[in-house]
Amino acid sequence: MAKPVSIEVWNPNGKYRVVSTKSMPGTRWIRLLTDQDCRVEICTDKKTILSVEDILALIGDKCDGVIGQLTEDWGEVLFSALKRAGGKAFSNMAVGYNNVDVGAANKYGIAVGNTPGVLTETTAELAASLSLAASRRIVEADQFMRAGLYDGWLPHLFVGNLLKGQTVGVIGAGRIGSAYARMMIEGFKMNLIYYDLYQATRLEKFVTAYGQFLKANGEQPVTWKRAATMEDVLREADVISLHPVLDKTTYHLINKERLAIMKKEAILVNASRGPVIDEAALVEHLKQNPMFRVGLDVFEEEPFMKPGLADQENAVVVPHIASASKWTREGMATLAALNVLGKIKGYPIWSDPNRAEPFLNENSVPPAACPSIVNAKEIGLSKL
Ligand SMILES: NC(=O)c1ccc[n+]([C@@H]2O[C@H](COP(=O)([O-])OP(=O)(O)OC[C@H]3O[C@@H](n4cnc5c(N)ncnc54)[C@H](O)[C@@H]3O)[C@@H](O)[C@H]2O)c1
Ligand SMILES: O=C(O)[C@H](O)CO
Repeated sequence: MAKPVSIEVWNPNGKYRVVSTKSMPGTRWIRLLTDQDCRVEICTDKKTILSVEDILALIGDKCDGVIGQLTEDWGEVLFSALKRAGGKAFSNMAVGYNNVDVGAANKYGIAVGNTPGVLTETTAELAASLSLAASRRIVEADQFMRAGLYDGWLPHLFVGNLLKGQTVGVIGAGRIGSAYARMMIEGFKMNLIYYDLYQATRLEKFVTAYGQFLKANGEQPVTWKRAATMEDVLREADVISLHPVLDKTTYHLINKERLAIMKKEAILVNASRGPVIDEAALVEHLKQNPMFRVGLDVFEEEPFMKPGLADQENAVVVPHIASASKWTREGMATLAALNVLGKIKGYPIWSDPNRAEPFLNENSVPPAACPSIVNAKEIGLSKL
């Protein structure tokens, strides 16, 4: 028997019961649901990561849809329970959905939503912040100041890496990887080398045009290269940022052998998913190579760090905050709620999940569509 959980209820007489496993930023998402006859139940349990058992208790006997989080294990058990409760939809409040067994959702005809189109720039900005923090040793220097150790300017004090004219490497040049690449190229005039399974045509065109603009203004043009192998990126780049999805092909993409081929003074940034890096191998590499630096937003076994990582001065670590700007987090909540609402109402799927603005405008009624359903085809949902 599942244990009871604490909840906050909005619009108790609503026809459709929608559960959110967490309180989410803003109130627009709640209003959009209650305006459409939904009773909204928000889990207020203090526990950060809910277990499958906790979520079973939240689903209960009647539940039309659930908005959930990337920390939850959405598989056979939860999708079968949601189906039994009459549920039609689940949406992650995240773009990544490696915590979801989409095959199990397909089996029960449950739509799985995610939230692209609102977090690309915010996430890329955090990856850029980590690149700067690691290359210019910002955290080490901050700690030094606060410890009262600064007793005057010195030629050797916290010497780091210059970015201008160096090479930025991007692994996974999708939405976020491409936005990050542009920031580093426009901001710091870095050259690009990238590796992806697909060609990043728009990014390539942008770098070509920007290089021509710089040349026309008498500056050194920037260049781009699509690498044939990931190893080429690791060997050549001075700063490498990881932005692939997490799946079987990207698990431990960065391992002991691949760390060994990187430059001794390279910067490695990860704002994708923790298991893309073999974190134990990374700790050893950081110990052996004090001038190699990392900026990490994600960890292999969150919320934990592998032993030794916290002791490494050449690591900047932040708690999975890459999408944490107010606009983005409120937008993610809105998109997740509208994914669930749209499926309950039988709306079609929005034609381009990356073009989310019409759903995010506070002053207008959002389109009658689900913003982004990853298994639309598999469960036979039609596009707008
Ligand atoms: N840290 C955070 O808070 C945060 C925020 C947003 C997204 N993310 C993560 O970032 C990921 C990427 O998001 P996105 O919106 O850019 O997704 P996206 O689908 O636009 O881009 C992912 C890219 O990875 C590429 N890829 C897939 N397998 C690969 C492989 N084996 N080698 C190289 N490239 C490969 C894809 O071809 C694609 O271009 C998400 O899946 C999520 O896990 C993390
Ligand atoms: O996948 C995502 O969206 C992030 O990890 C949280 O923003």
